[in-house]
Amino acid sequence: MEKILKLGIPKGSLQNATINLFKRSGWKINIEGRSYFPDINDDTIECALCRAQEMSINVESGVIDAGLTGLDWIAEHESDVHVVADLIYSKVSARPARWVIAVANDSSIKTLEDLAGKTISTELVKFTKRFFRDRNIDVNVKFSWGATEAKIVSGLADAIVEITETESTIRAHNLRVIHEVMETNTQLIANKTAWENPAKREKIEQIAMLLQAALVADKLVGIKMNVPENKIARIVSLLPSLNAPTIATLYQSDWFSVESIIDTGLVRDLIPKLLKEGAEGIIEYSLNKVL
Ligand SMILES: Nc1ncnc2c1ncn2[C@@H]1O[C@H](COP(=O)(O)OP(=O)(O)OP(=O)(O)O)[C@@H](O)[C@H]1O
Ligand SMILES: O=P(O)(O)OC[C@H]1O[C@H](OP(=O)(O)OP(=O)(O)O)[C@H](O)[C@@H]1O
Ligand SMILES: [Mg+2]
Repeated sequence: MEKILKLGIPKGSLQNATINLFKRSGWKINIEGRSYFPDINDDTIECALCRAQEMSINVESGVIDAGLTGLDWIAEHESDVHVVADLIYSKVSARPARWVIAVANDSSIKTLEDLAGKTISTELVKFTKRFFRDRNIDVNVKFSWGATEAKIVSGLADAIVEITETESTIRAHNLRVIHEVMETNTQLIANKTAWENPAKREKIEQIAMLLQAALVADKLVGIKMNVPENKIARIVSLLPSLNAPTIATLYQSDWFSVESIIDTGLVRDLIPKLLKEGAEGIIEYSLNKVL
């Protein structure tokens, strides 16, 4: 039985974020020159670069065993694949992105119904047609090869269905969002036959577990400090923690070492409070994986 896992890495928007995530998870993917088959430091995996738009088609057909792509393109093709893991990251952030309907800021279009009879430009044609058909709104959906926001400005479309992450492209073209049609994030998907192959399944599960562990670790930091005995109760009460904080005694002293794992976003407010309440020698460190 075939044991080598053929793994699709998304070429394009998700490529750098995905390769960085694999690096933090323990796999080095090396894209050199013009080859679409990058090296990976794991003899049981063969990597292939594949456009996010067609990843789920290739996974469904078995050309590749597993791959990463956006939920949007899986939905577009209605692909029959096994979804192994939801991985919440996009091109520039660790958040989902959104597909929205947008119109010109000065357009009279305000609701979905106002779009009846109008022209909508999008890369996500089948999804958009289904979306409006389900709502009995008759629209003219035109395929866009990209730079879709420009099509409203140049008068080629009345509205667009387009992905946005930071909204900078929407703002740059003076557009207004009237509706969100889908939230999308990266997913690890597997071919259904490959998923039944024990060796391949074990490898896919290993990848899912470690990618998720690295994503969780991105949102957390470790914090460690020394605290005198008479301040320990107050300091511990200030610390949010995955579980309870770890407390150890310092050698031949009445001081304690206190260690905790906390949300990255809390650190900047917490450190001044800890110092004020008597903690000393505070160190903060980043984490590679949290399981
Ligand atoms: N900020 C983002 N912009 C565009 N796509 C994003 C973003 N974040 C995540 N994605 C995901 O990336 C995938 C599309 O990536 P892909 O590179 O194939 O298309 P693209 O960005 O339009 O490429 P290009 O424009 O370079 O041809 C989708 O699944 C989409 O959800
Ligand atoms: O909300 P933002 O952070 O601005 O990101 C969203 C933009 O990024 C993508 O463009 P891409 O670079 O893929 O260009 P394209 O339109 O030519 O495909 C997407 O199609 C949006 O235009
Ligand atoms: Mg694009």
